[in-house]
Amino acid sequence: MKLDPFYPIFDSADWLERMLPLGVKLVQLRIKDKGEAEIGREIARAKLLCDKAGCDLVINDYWHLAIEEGCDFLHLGQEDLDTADMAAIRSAGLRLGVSSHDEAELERALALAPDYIALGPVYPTILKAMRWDPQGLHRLGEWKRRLGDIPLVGIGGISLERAEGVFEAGADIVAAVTDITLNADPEARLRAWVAATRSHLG
Ligand SMILES: Cc1ncc(COP(=O)(O)OP(=O)(O)O)c(N)n1
Ligand SMILES: Cc1nc(C(=O)O)sc1CCOP(=O)(O)O
Ligand SMILES: [Mg+2]
Repeated sequence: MKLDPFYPIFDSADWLERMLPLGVKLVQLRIKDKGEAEIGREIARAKLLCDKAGCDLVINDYWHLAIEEGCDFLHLGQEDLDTADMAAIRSAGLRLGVSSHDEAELERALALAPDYIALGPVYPTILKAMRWDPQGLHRLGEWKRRLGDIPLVGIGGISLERAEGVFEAGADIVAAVTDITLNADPEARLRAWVAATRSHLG
């Protein structure tokens, strides 16, 4: 089924509880600073919330917990791929999104025939230190030509004001973190994102 064009990323089930009622239909749970037992509980709660809201939930990094909790969508970066058990992931029926930042990573992602491929950072990001310079909008066009029917996710430094340009450059889906979570009024910002991205539902 077609993925929603707006893809916010949050680091707790509490954020999902606040944001899902506002119209989020695709969301990633990306937790970096907790132990596995706690992350398992967060995933279980996020799954309940997403099932209730009819929202696709993507679990970042923790493929074994995603399998244990009966989730159906996973995001893996290139380093995650080094240690992930792809056979277990496939046999659990998990859908897969993969990060890419350069040509070699794109080739590796394409070989997995994933459900989307992300390109980043499109713009400078303050969320985490990255060893890649910003890709720029032109790179999204290159990637889209290479991906064909595989949805392309743009990520990194994308604000609401930049989102339309990211779609125009070739992204099918736009991901955002700090533009929402660091906004003085995250609910209002998220509502504005939902409204602004409806025209890309397709
Ligand atoms: C949609 C999306 N794109 C890229 C990433 C980054 O994944 P990764 O490179 O594994 O880095 P971490 O997010 O794990 O720090 C993502 N999470 N989501
Ligand atoms: C988690 C992540 N991955 C990226 C990549 O390029 O792979 S950029 C990024 C951070 C996205 O956060 P923000 O929208 O606040 O810039
Ligand atoms: Mg990762």
